[in-house]
Amino acid sequence: MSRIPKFPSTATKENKPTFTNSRNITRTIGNGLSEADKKNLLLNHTKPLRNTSSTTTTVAAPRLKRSATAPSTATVSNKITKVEKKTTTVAPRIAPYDYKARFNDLVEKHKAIKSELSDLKDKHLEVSDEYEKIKETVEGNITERDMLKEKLLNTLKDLRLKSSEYESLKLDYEIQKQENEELHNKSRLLDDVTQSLKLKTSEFDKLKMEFDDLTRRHKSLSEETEALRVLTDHLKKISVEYDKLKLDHKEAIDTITKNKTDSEALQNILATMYRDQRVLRNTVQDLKGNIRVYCRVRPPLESEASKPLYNLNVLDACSIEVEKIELLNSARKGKSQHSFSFDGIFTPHSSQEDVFSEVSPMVQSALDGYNVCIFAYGQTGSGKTYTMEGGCGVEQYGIIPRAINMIFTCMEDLKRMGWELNIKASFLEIYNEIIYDLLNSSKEQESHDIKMVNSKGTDLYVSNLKEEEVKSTHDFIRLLIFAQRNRQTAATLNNERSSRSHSVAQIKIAAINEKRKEKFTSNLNLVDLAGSESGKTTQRMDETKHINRSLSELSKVILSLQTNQSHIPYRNSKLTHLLMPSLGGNSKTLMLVNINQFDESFNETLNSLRFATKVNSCRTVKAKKNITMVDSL
Ligand SMILES: Nc1ncnc2c1ncn2[C@@H]1O[C@H](COP(=O)(O)OP(=O)(O)OP(=O)(O)O)[C@@H](O)[C@H]1O
Repeated sequence: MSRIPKFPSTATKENKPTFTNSRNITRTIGNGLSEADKKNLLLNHTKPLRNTSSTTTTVAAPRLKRSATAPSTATVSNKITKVEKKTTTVAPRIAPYDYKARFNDLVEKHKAIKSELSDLKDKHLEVSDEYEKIKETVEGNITERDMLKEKLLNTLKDLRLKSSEYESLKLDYEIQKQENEELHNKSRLLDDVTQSLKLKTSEFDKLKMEFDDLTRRHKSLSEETEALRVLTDHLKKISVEYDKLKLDHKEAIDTITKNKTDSEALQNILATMYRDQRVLRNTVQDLKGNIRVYCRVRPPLESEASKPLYNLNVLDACSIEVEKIELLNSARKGKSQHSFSFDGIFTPHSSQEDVFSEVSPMVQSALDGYNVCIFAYGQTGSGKTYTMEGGCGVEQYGIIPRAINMIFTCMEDLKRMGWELNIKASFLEIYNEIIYDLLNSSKEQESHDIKMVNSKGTDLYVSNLKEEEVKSTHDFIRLLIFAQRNRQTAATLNNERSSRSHSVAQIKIAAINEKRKEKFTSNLNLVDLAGSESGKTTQRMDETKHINRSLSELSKVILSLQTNQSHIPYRNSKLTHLLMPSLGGNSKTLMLVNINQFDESFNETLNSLRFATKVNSCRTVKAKKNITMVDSL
């Protein structure tokens, strides 16, 4: 658009270049010059030649000037200039009278002008084309301008509309802004109010809590006041009673002081009496003998009712007579009659309690500080385990559970006299001269050796043997059951092992009396010996050898003690070695020989009774108790 020459919008036909005129001029020249031109020509040609050129230049000049106004016609103007230059060529001077020359000159000029005209025509055509193009462009521009104008008008209209809308919106905005500010102010005010309300609420809550607390306290205070009032009334009554009691108390204190003195005196008497009683008990024991033997005859069981029995006569409390009539066809035909005397006889009707009433002084001796050994001897099935351990139920309890029960019962009396007792228990089994710990249930048993506690050799212990402290009879029974189970398990693994092993329950008593500065330790060994009968099979031969050896060593030890030998062969068997402290001088021994009344067992019964008689004839030296005076406990 910018390259299109600008014409004033008000351009009219008059303002356009008058090219039509030039066409006319050409035509005129072709036909001959117009009158005016002719005149001019004549005038010019009659004038000196110097002016001619200037005249022609003057004629062309206004046309060129006009065309110069349109930059798009620059080429045209250049061409015109060339023509002009041609026309301005200096012609040879022609004499005024030479008309012919002049005419020729004029013809020449005419020709030149004609060619110039033809050039101009071409130019005119070119310019016309360009004009047409420009015109089209201008018209297009005008249309565009009009469209733009219309658009502008529309835009202006829109703008006006928008402006009015804007104005109304601006107004609305202002109103909104004002309202907003008002609302903002109100909101701020509301925030302040809310804040203060919150403060008030929290203060209210606090006050309410305080009020509730105060109410509660008030209520509890009221209750306390009421209780205090009741208490005061009660206290008043108590005060009266207290005064009365105070008097009684004073009297009681006097009485207690008197009683305390009496009690101390009585306690001293009691201690002296206890000591005397102990001495007396021991004297009786000594008189009875430190090795005492009892015989117990077990009754046949229901299942054994059909078994033939030999004759057994209880001659008196201490003697029995066994009698067997041998069949006439037997090798030893005739009557076999034997009488035996012991410290006591328990018939098939004697209860466990009857047995224990005779055994209890031995347990008492252990509580008095003596080493005691109670063992049951006899053939298999003669009632040794029943006598020592017993059956089910308290009634059936044997010597071992009754002994521990007695220890714990006496412990209470001893405590009252200032004695503190510590009881420990261990359970072992000697099978084929090997010691087994019955409180150790693991299959892998450690080796157990009998060792001396001190160089004097008065006390012994078994290495790696579990020793459990017992605080009650119940504790002990639990351990006893555990040991029984262990023995039974071993018996299952090794057929009839329980009958072929010695079972020992050891109870160690450690007593201390801080008041009297006295202490003692004693051992109570409760032994269930292996069945004394000889083995009937080769399989049992090894066991029998060991049993017989240990039982014979036991009788040897007893005999050596009886005859006051300087050397007592305790160490020849595990059993005698273990029982050494309970068999020697500082000990009391009680043997229960168990027999049954079956005809088939007559010979074994005789053996047992003979062995027991041998033991019974043994009287050890007077037993010494282990009690010692201690300087500092
Ligand atoms: N005085 C008794 N009154 C009632 N039953 C008894 C008596 N003595 C033993 N018995 C019963 O006789 C059976 C054999 O007794 P026990 O097992 O005590 O004999 P044992 O000599 O220990 O035998 P083993 O050497 O095989 O251990 C048991 O059933 C036991 O309950």
